[in-house]
Amino acid sequence: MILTSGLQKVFCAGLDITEFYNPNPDRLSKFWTTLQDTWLSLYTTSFPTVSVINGHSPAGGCLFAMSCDYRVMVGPNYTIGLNETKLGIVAPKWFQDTMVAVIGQRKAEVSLTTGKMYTTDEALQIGLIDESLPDANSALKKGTQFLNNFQKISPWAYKMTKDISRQPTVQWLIDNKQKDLDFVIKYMQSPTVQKNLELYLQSLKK
Ligand SMILES: CCCC/C=C/CC(=O)SCCNC(=O)CCNC(=O)[C@H](O)C(C)(C)COP(=O)(O)OP(=O)(O)OC[C@H]1O[C@@H](n2cnc3c(N)ncnc32)[C@H](O)[C@@H]1OP(=O)(O)O
Repeated sequence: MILTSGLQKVFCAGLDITEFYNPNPDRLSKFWTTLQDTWLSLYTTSFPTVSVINGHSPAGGCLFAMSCDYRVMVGPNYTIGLNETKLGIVAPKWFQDTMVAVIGQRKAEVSLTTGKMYTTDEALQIGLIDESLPDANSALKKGTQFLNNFQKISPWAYKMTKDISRQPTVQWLIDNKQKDLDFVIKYMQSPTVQKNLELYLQSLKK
């Protein structure tokens, strides 16, 4: 499966920030549970996945890209990263662990604490993406080539290997779904967090 965008310059703008601003707890609860379940499904697919990142990919967009097996990004003008601290919010543990699995503990910690958005070249250098291509068509071709490798791999061997590799992060979320949700609901009711989100939303308006 290839995950890509039909938009001109945005792969995925991340989660809808307006869902976190002055949230209704019931609605936020459904929103977050849906996100948890969607991520669990994507991170544990029984088939190979590639993200063809053909535009900017902040926060939740970066999470979805990192959850695929392989990342091909169109360069040089787009950016990718977990920028939550720039919004004055915290990337939950499973977002952070997904990044650690891709680029390692040290680089992930620097990336997460600074909320850095990496250019395609920078992302390639730290291993956040696997390949950089100059245009969307060649990126799609590369992504398809990666998937073709699996014609010669046993689906069972593929799935078992991926499960072993991803199990700690997956199991943590399965075991802590409610705790993770409670944290988000409580955290989003903090006046400081709400002020930060208000300022960030204002900064996005043109
Ligand atoms: C413990 C809790 C953890 C919660 C975790 C959250 C993870 C997240 O995913 S938070 C979301 C982080 N996303 C961002 O920071 C992206 C912000 N957006 C941008 O940087 C840019 O919009 C863009 C680079 C993606 C695209 O730039 P472009 O110039 O094409 O688009 P704009 O004209 O700036 O945006 C159009 C329009 O959309 C609004 N908007 C953009 N992104 C979001 C978003 N993620 N949520 C809600 N609204 C968004 C933006 O304000 C504009 O609105 P108006 O048309 O009303 O001006």
